[in-house]
Parts: sequence; C-alpha cells; structure tokens
Amino acid sequence: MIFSMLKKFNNNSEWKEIKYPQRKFGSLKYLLSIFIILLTIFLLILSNAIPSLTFNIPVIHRSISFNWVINLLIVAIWGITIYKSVLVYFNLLKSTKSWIANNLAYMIGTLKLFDEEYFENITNDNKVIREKRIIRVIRIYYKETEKYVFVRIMRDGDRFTNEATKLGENLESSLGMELESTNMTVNYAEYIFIKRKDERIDLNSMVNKVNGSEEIKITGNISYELSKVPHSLIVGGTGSGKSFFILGKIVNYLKLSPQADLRIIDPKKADLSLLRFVTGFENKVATEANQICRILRETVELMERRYADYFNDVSAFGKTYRDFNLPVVIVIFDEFSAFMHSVDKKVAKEALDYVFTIVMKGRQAGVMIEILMQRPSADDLPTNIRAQMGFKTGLGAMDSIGYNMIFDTNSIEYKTVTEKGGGYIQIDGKHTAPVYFETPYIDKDYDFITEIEKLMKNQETIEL
Ligand SMILES: Nc1ncnc2c1ncn2[C@@H]1O[C@H](COP(=O)(O)OP(=O)(O)OP(=O)(O)O)[C@@H](O)[C@H]1O
Repeated sequence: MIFSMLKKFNNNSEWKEIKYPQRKFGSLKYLLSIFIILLTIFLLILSNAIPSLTFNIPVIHRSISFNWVINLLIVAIWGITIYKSVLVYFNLLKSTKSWIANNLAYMIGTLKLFDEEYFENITNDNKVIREKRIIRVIRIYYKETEKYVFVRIMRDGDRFTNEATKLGENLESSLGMELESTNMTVNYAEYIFIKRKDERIDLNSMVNKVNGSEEIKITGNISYELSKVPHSLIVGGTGSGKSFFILGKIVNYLKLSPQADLRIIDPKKADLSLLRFVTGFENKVATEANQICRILRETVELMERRYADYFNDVSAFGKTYRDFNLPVVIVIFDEFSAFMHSVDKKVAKEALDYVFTIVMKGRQAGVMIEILMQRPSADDLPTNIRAQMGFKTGLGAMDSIGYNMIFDTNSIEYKTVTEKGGGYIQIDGKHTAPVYFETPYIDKDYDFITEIEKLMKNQETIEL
C-alpha cells in the first residue's frame, strides 16, 4: 500500500484537477500529524512491534500487563495511525511541491473563474443569514513531463467555455513559463508550456553535428534535419526579419559539408540579388522571368540526373542523397507571390510546374526549395505545394487569418509579435502546432556579403 502511495505521489504525468478553493494545510494539522507520528512510535514500542526497541526499554514493557483485547486494540490503532500519519505527510509534501496547482488556483481566484450564489440559513435564534457559496468553478487539469507542463481547461458549455480559449497570457504569467503551443478542441483548450525557456541563438550556432548528421538549429529548443524537412515557407511583411533570416540560413547552408549548392531567385532585385557579385554565384542568381525559369528547369534536370545516376536500382532502396555524400541543392525563391503576379500566365504555370516537381520529388535526391513571400495567399501558393512545406514560419505581426493560411489551423491563440525576427514556426515531425520563436540573432554590423564570399572561397568541388 505504501509503495502504491509512493508511486502515485511521484507520478506527475497523470492529469490532476485543480481544486478551488484550495484546502488549507494549517499548522494545527501539521502539529497533529507530528503528534500522531510520536504516538505511533510509542504504540509500536508498547505493542512489541519492534522487538529491538522493547529490548532497550524493559522497564516500560514489564511494568504493564496486557490481555489480548488490549493488544488487538493497540494493533488496530497502530495500523490506522501509521496509515493516517503517512497520508498526512504525503499530502503535506504534495501541497508544498505542487506549485503549479497553487499558481493555477491563485489564477482562478484572481480572475474570478468561479460562480457564486447566495444561500439563506436560519440560525438557532431564527435569524436569517445570507451567505455566499461557490457553486461552479472552471475545470482546470494539468500534468507534467520532463520538458513540458500541459494545462487543459474544460469547455463544459458554461460561461467558461469561451474564456477557456483566451487564457494563454494569464497562464503564462501565472506559471512564469513560456507558452509553446495550444490545442483547441470542442471539449477543452489545451496549453502547453515549455519548462526550459527557449533561447534566441547566435547566427554562428545554427549548424550542429548530431550523431554524424548535421542539424539546423533555429533556437535553443528548435532544430531539425534538412534531409527530413526539405522544403520551407517563410512569410512576413516588410521589416519582419525575412531577409535577415534567409541570409542567416544561406551563411549556414554554406557551412554544411559538403557545402550546399544554392540557387537564388529574387524577382524584386532586392538584397538577395546582390549575391550575383559573389564569385561562384554568377550563374546562380536570377531576377528576370526567363532566368528564373531557367534556374528552376536546370534544378529539376539536376534532380532527374541524380535519380538516374544514384537511384536507378534496388540497391538505392531507403537511401538518400546523404548516403552518396551529395551536396544539398537549395533554391531560394524570394517574393514568390510578387513574381506570380508580375509574369504572364504561361510563365507562371511553367515556374509553378517546376516548383511542384521539386517539392514532390526533391527530398530523396537532396533538391529543396525555400519560398519567401510577404502575405500568405492561397491563390499565389497552391495548396498542393503548400502541403509539402515541412518547415513553415510566419514572421512579424500578422492577423490570425494570415497565420491560419500558413499553418492551416485556426485553433491557435497567437500572441502579438513585437520582436524583430519574432514569429511562429511549425516543423513537421517536431511540432503539432505553430510555436512562438525568434530567428537567430544577427549583429547589425554583420557583413553578409563578405562572410558569404569567404565561405565560397572554401568551397569544395560542387556537383553541377
Ligand atoms: N535575426 C535578427 N537579428 C537582429 N536583428 C534583426 C533580425 N531580424 C530582423 N532584424 C532587424 O529588423 C530589421 C528588418 O529586418 P529585415 O530586413 O530582415 O526585414 P524584411 O522582412 O526582409 O523586410 P523587407 O521585406 O523590407 O526587406 C533589420 O534591419 C534588423 O535591424
């Protein structure tokens, strides 16, 4: 029994209900439990349950004579008292340990997430006393894992049903933890908090070697393997940090081994187009429609060549470009929707067909695409392409319609993004819902072009 109690006490991964108002664990009860423990020890000695102890106190033992009824009574009282005192201590420990329960109960109190009604009582001298009683309390459950705290607020059709979906910020400040993601269902609103606060990383910590393969790190808590999440969508308005994010990614893709083979599409001839002045990028930057289609066509041809050369018999079963040490090929397509609107339908269709082929077939051959756009528009980026984007980010302040378009979900409570480079991210296989993040920090004096030139000089032979 004690073991099962211990197990129950230690098991944080079960859902626990928040009690409101909380039961006070007063000092009287604490003193009483000490008294019970002392009494238990005394009775243990008297009832001969600890022979070694009775051996040490022969005077007490011999001076009292018991008949069997008294002995039985003592054993019964002993059993009950030891059970009660252990319970009291476990509850005491539990009440001090569960700061989550305490903080959530405090939140219920401060936000008045309960309903009260007046009841009338008649006293002995026939006086009518009106007293307030709590008749309904918002139902909150929580559970803990090593990394997360889950808080579930039940939606029972009462006045708390709507409230349940709006408590993200209050929960964040009550628990002092960062909201990682939310999950809204008809029956409950679930908030998932990360115990270890996520950290913005530095640009130079983005590539990590993990178990022989390279990981791209986005924040302290978020990282992914390119070979598993090949295609990306980055959405953000002017000044949201899109360019810094993609330039940071470019620098780090050039640090991969073998070094990534990058192709840049910048129809607005903005920052990215300047890379054409960097040695090695001359033929890999496109700004005009015909160049853009050429780069896309050449990338598709390279992909087909890789399939013909490396994946043309059963020995390639289950293998990817990494098994043949091929460099990853990444097309970075900036201002995608602006391009689609600025060219005639035939060119737009040709470009879209190439993009579609890459997103459908590119993963195994290591041919990938990153699409950047200002606004997420279902018309500009067809659903069949969007659905293949395993890495999605929405940067900067955006309305929920914008976020919903990127992440295909409308059950998330998004907080206002004020930080430059802040936004929401969802990576397939890593997140089940978008989470807040900040792009790797880049110093304002950082010289991208010089850094990229340096990295290109170190370039190994790249397959063409
Ligand atoms: N990761 C970052 N680290 C440091 N500062 C950043 C970061 N991201 C953005 N900023 C700041 O925000 C400013 C705007 O970022 P950026 O130029 O990337 O926006 P943008 O979305 O590309 O806008 P536009 O489309 O107008 O180019 C930068 O000049 C920089 O000061």
